[in-house]
Amino acid sequence: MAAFEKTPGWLDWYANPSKPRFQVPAGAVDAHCHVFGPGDQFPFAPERKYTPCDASKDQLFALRDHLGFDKNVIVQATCHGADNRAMVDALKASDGRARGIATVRRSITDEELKELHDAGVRGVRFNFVKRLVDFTPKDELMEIASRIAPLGWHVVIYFEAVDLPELWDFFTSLPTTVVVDHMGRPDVTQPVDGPEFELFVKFMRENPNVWSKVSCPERLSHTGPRALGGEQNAYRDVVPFARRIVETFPDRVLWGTDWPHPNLKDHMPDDGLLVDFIPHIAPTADLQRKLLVDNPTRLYWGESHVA
Ligand SMILES: O=C(O)c1cc(C(=O)O)oc(=O)c1
Repeated sequence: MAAFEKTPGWLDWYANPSKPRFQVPAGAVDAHCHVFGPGDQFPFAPERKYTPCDASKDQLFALRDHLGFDKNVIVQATCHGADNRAMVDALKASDGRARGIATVRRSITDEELKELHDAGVRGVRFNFVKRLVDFTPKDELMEIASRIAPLGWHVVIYFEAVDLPELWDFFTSLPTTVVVDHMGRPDVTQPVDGPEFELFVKFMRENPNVWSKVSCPERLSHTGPRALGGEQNAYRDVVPFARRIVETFPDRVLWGTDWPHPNLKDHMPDDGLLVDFIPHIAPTADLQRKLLVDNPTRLYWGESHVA
């Protein structure tokens, strides 16, 4: 029996995904994915806002191999709070083929930061999505950012598009590379050249230290179609948004599956078909290589800044 009871209505990750038709280039990195537990080994955090199914490191690595990826960037999921043990355990088991993004509090010691670095952590995540986390004061976040900057780490930010104006000054004062999760969650029912998405493009244009993950079409899509049943043109309504970011900032984009897809309410995508979404947003071999290989390798497997 599982150690935890899942949130009612929880959708488990898709078993037996199809083999992608799109063959990712050699050395490709799935730059946004998570591990959940297993809960009996790595308990979920008391402050969590959801209780997921288990999604272990072995299952993640099996998916990596099945989809044709070489490496992973494992992002600390909010259901584990600031207890990074499940993520770190996965990094240590990866033979150097996974890097991590941690969640830390200001109480973390320099020694603990060094241990995370040695395990393969290269950044921290600041989450502003209210349904996922309780509020952390900005002065605490800024203190954390200034402590991780000398390690050569970066800050991953997750927020909703409507909150960008209010968070702009904080984001632009961060002293590190800043990576935005899921394109800042645009409302794709609005025009791709409308004011909301223009603000996001301006954010990237004016701040050369800002990168974006062009991930999660399955979360952002309103009209689909879904990545199920062999669909080769999934989430068409998201394509213009992601493609605009890939073509405008080809050297500052990352892609990830977001496996095991926490909190989806509508459907669980076939991850093989999610990979087939990539050539729609990065239509040339050059863009694909930057998105999947060059950019993540530079950011996560580049020079270490720690002595
Ligand atoms: O939109 C979400 O629900 C979500 C949650 C988490 C997390 O709980 O860490 O991570 C994501 O990338 C997306």
